Amino acid sequence: MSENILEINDLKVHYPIKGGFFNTVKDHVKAVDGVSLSIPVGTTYGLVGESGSGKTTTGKAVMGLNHVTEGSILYEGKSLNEKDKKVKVQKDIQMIFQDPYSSLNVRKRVFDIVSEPIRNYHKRTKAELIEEVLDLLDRVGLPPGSLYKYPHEFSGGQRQRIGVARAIALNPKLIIADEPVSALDVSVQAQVLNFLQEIQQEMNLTMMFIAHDLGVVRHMCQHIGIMYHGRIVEEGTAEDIFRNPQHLYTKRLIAAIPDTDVDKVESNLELRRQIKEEYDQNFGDFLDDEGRAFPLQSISDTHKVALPVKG
Ligand SMILES: Nc1ncnc2c1ncn2[C@@H]1O[C@H](COP(=O)(O)OP(=O)(O)OP(=O)(O)O)[C@@H](O)[C@H]1O
Repeated sequence: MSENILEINDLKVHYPIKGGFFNTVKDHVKAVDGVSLSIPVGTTYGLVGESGSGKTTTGKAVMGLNHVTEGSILYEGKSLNEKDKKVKVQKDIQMIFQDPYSSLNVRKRVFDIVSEPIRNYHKRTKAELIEEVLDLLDRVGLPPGSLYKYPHEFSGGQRQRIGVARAIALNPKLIIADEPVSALDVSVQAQVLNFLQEIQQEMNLTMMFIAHDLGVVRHMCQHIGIMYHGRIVEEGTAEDIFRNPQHLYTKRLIAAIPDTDVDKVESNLELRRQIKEEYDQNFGDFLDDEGRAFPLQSISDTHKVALPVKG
């Protein structure tokens, strides 16, 4: 069995809500409220759920970009919690952002954007930097002529490639890809997904792939965690999730994947209608008094589900 590069144990990230004359903390948004997951080296873990379920907050916690309220994050067995910041792993973990239109600095040329992380960590001559950036552009399928262009001179898919070139510039081991294709046209999405998979295999990267659409992660991920309202409601291999979904929310997400097989559209319509009805009528039983998922229970070695507590 391969070892885990990342282990998250009972992670809680609660954002304070401040208000009043003295701007005191009035309440908290429990964005992530008890998430545990682990990712074996060289695999892709899909974290899927609707908007606001806490996916980005989980990814940012791994990047050290927000305050961890409780729980632990272990990278190669070493704690990433703020108080243990002495562990310098920033180079090893990089993020690809959702929106290639806003995540790149529009006033900088590709050379400056892609070489920035290298300049932050290494001493290089200009000539060495140019050579490194040209090599990175080649790896992400962009022509050498891109070097001195600005982001607005590229299409959405190409901009995402610039973002990837920057993310892999320091030879990271773990990539957090936060909805890397949701801002792109459907026609370019598959291209960028294939390309990400190629890069991942070529560099033996481990990836946390954040998405709101289960269809997108289906062929990308070995493991999938379904997130709802700050907690994971079902987790397993991609096969467990698609062949044997147990949680009503997972069933609903699967039913929402558009059919590509025209012959099946008609028969699936009825199935979808049934799942929606079951979801609308019974989903409340799958949540506790706070509207959150119950604790996960193992139903096989590779499959965990937050089923309602009976009695
Ligand atoms: N800095 C913040 N301060 C306060 N609340 C926040 C902050 N960032 C996120 N939230 C809240 O935390 C919850 C989870 O947000 P998060 O962005 O992690 O969800 P998400 O699943 O990634 O959604 P999306 O797909 O829309 O990005 C939401 O209710 C959001 O409004």
